[in-house]
Amino acid sequence: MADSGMLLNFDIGDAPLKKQVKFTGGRWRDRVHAQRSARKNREGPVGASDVNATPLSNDRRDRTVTETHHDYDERPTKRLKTFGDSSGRYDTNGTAARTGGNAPTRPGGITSRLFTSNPTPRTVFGEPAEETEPAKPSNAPLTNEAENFHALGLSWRIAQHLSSKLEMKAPTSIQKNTIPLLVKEDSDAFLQAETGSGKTLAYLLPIVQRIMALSCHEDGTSTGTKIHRDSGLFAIVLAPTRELCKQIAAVLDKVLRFAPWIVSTTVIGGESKKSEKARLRKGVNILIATPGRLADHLDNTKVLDVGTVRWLILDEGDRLMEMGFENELKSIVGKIREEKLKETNKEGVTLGALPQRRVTVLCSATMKMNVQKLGEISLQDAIHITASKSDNDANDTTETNDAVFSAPSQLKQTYVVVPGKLRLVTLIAFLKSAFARKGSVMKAIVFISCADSVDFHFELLRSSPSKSDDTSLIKDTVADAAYITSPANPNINLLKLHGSLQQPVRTATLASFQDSKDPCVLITTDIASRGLDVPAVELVIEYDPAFSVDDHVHRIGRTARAGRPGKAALFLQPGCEEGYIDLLKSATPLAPQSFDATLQKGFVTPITLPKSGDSTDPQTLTSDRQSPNSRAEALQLHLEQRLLASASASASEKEGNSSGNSNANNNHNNNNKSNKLLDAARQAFRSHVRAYATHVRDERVYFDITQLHLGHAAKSFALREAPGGIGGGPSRRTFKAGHHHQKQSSGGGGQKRSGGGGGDSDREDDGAAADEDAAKRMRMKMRAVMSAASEFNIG
Ligand SMILES: Nc1ncnc2c1ncn2[C@@H]1O[C@H](COP(=O)(O)OP(=O)(O)OP(=O)(O)O)[C@@H](O)[C@H]1O
Repeated sequence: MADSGMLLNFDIGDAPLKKQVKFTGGRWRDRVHAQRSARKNREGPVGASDVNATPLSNDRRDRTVTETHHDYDERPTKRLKTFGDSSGRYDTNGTAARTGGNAPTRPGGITSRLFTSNPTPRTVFGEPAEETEPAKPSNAPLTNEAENFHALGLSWRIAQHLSSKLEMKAPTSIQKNTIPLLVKEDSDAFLQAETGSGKTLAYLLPIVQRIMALSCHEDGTSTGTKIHRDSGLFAIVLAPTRELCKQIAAVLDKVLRFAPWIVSTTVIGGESKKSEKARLRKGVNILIATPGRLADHLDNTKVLDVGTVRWLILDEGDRLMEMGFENELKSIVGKIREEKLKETNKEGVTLGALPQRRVTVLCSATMKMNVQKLGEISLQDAIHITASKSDNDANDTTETNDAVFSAPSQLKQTYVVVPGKLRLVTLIAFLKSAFARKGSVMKAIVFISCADSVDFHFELLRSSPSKSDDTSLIKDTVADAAYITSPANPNINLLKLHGSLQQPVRTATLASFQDSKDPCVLITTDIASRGLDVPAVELVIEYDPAFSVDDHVHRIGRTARAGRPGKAALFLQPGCEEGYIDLLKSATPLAPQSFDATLQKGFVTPITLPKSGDSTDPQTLTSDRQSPNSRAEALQLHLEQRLLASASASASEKEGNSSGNSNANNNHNNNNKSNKLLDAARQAFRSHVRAYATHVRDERVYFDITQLHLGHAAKSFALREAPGGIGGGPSRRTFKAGHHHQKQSSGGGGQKRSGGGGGDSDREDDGAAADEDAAKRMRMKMRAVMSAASEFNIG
């Protein structure tokens, strides 16, 4: 078996070793070199010819015949080496074939070991730090008693509603700095604050306050004017994804419960345009939309009158630009400006309480080039508002940008240095230890670079029977997390989310994650990195690092929201990736954690899988006597075997079919499923590698595709070797193509990620029927950026 670049162990029992060893995999130069060395050894001085004469490891059956020396300063080279782990750092306890109850036992079977030939991290791991008190939250509501919403200029009714119904007694800093300005002044604003700091209410509350002021005086008495849904469209909120739009709409609905005559709605694509038109015809005061769908309605829905529109809010401005909405945004801003501002509505009601000019509010956590461009398109004399201050120059952001764009200070961050081969088992160990105690973590998000990889990891880690009936929208996206459950925590849900799922499935899956009372692990692409507000998320794992530092901060910002505690862990491989830590200028430093410490914690008890299918007993994978590392090996082998079994099952099914064997039909579903798993692993691997090549240019020095060990990476997809189409000639060409195009297009990170992360169809998040044009243009752009776009489900 070829095991490109990996350490091979031959389980040879007591039989003498064959002297002739065939070298396969890796570069041809390495193979020739290894053959020569082997020959030299055979023909060399007495003793050297006999592989048994070299010093033995603890167990002779653990003989390593070839090994890849992987060092982060150079490409791995193959050389002949005789025995196991030279570092002696790990307790390998014999071969995995013997340690794992279910490990392969085929005579002469080849297994690749996890704990040998791994590059040595340069990170120095100290003793695990004592649990310290988390830092004072930086995005929490203010605690000073004098701070309340009424003091900011909101009416008593709103303040009381927030306090009694939404349990929000005091504003956050960004709300304190934004609300008075937007309530009293009519100037454009650029809102910049860290994740989870309450930006949504910071812009929504002043809008509600001023619309309320049309019908109520400050003391609550009526002005004599009645506002209802047909009184005019006053505000438009644009957000990059449908999920975000729905979330903003949900927040607004809660706020408007005390004023149900003010009506809001969403137009977001993925839903019937006809019913959207019908809602617009009935009348709406606040509209929440994705840019593609709004641009479409502005072109085609005559009833949509923007003459009364006073506010245009651009939420997640940087993401709007990254997703390629620049043209739609230009067109929307142009159309609204073209329309003369109406001082009265169609009923002749004077709109004096509303701003006397059009106000645009741009929200973004960063002030990147693309946000500045969006500012140029949309803002006029904007005030720059941050959590710590507001000033009159939205262009002068140099001092505040770094401070603003950091993680919340109470967020505890770690990074785990994990060699490529060990990534999968370390992820499982990390999750197992996080969920080991009931109530220790309620919800966790695992970020993965691309949709194919999300699909694979979901299929691999779920238990086979679906949690829901066949007709349920979430039958293929929510399951039991078979490999993470423990006796203490037996009901953990596993969910997946990415942009290639149908919109109703996405919505239902997200709702299931939000509403679940059971612990949950959501495996997702960057589609969930922006704006998603699920307060019970306590842990974020970046299994694949983000494609840019900005995305990293957004991802980890899904936890530690509004002053709550949270933990984030970043997986990095030894070598150049470790340098990435220097780049993460975070308010809180990241504590290093070694993978072996993670394995020790995660596999402290034997690994048992819950009963599945028709089996009545839990499946015992490992025993009491094993060490955590042996359990990790056994688990890896079990996962690899599931994939291998699928290949042979599929082959025998074909045979059975050709000989008319009826059993084959009976097994069809199972085989088909497992075969799908092997295919999914290969597809995921390819997409993962290509996504790896698309980190933003400035950060590619840390995520250098030429340093990525493909054999080791394959292992983390439970594959024993890198599948074809990647690695050798063609894939090298692909990488180069990726780099080349990226260079041309990245422009300071603007058009980043030709694949992966947002590189799956998350980018065309607004892409239902009405947004098809925009989506098509985006797809073409993406195809131009990267020839392998289909790997990321862009097409
Ligand atoms: N004054 C407040 N008191 C208590 N909780 C609040 C307050 N304001 C907002 N929140 C809560 O804080 C959470 C985060 O709010 P929001 O989603 O608006 O943050 P954000 O700044 O937009 O974050 P992101 O940049 O990640 O999108 C929400 O759950 C919201 O209900």
